Amino acid sequence: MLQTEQTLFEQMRITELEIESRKALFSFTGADVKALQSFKPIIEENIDKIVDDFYGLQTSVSEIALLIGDSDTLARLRTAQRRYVLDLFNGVYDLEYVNNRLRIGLVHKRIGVEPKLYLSAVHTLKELIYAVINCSVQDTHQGECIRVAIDKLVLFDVTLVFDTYIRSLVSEIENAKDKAEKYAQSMESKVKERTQQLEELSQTDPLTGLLNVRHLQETATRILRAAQRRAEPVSVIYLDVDDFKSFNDTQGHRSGDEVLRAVAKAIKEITRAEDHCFRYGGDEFCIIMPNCREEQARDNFITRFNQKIKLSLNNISLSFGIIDTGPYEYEEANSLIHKADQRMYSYKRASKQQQQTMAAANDLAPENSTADVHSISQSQSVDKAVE
Ligand SMILES: Nc1nc2c(ncn2[C@@H]2O[C@H](COP(=O)(O)OP(=O)(O)OP(=O)(O)O)[C@@H](O)[C@H]2O)c(=O)[nH]1
Repeated sequence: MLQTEQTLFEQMRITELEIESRKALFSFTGADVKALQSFKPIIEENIDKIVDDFYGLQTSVSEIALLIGDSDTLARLRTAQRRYVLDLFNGVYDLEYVNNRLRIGLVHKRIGVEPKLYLSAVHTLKELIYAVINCSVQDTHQGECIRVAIDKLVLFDVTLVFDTYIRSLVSEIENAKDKAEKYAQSMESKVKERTQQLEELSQTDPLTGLLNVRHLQETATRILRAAQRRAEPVSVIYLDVDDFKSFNDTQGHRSGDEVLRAVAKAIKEITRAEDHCFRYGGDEFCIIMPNCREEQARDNFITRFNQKIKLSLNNISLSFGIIDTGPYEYEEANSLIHKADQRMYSYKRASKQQQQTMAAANDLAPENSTADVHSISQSQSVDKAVE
């Protein structure tokens, strides 16, 4: 149940029975009630002086004057204090009386009255009331009875004030604890999110958005182990842009970057979700394809890659090396990648020799020099290279 749906009594679990048991704790009896009631007329006569003297003394303490703050507040306090002093001698100490005392505890906590200031104010008030008793009651026994009764009632009040004061303090601490816990939780999830972002960033090549080489070997090993458990083949494709240095030199580094991005985009578009695509470094790329044979990689990936890349880049060519492993024997990750790289270089060498032969032939027969040495559709040559 919400706190705002409960009365102060309910929150404090104060019942008529509880009030009676508190009175019993201080031996506050019917005789005390009578003694206080008998003194009410004299208190009524002296009430203005008691309140004046009380606030005269209170405002002379700079800490208290600072808390009171302004004349309107002082006027309100004077009215409340007047009512309280009269209540003390009313003879009725019921739920309503208790409720007013409980509220005082809450207000004191809210405005920041420290217990020492509250207790010193109680002491001042008692002294002022004692002074009136001493002046007006000749019978020492009767005077003592009134003083004792006022002592018990004021102590009874103080316990109520302190109960709400402490309760309010505890809920303040719990609130602060809740806030601190929520803050810690939000920080924890922020740190988690940021760590994940950083982890992703540390795995990503900033130019192409592909995975960077840092985790290549670890990923390949993980994929190979999983494949081994399921007895599935794994393929590795190694790609390298041909004569990229001269492309950079003639077209500029920025155009070179565009080429690398276009190659990465084509790779991303045609690979499957389970494939892992890396920029190996410079103009070299590496793709690990779980559950895929060499022929499938060649037929599915290279053909489609060439078609795709042709749409965005028509003046570059790439060399590929493909290799698979499993499902009976498995290469180590390093050796598999190295072999794919070697196949790519073999293909590149063969391709370059072929181009040189064609260029020499063209030199001999210049009228036939229409061959585009940078043509991309070299899947036939790839086949040759990997066989
Ligand atoms: N634009 C651009 N160029 C890069 C980047 N990283 C490396 N390079 C360049 O890529 C070129 C790679 O050249 P090489 O390794 O000599 O290979 P190549 O010119 O492609 O020759 P082959 O591999 O034999 O076909 C070098 O000139 C590097 O400076 C990059 O992020 N952006």
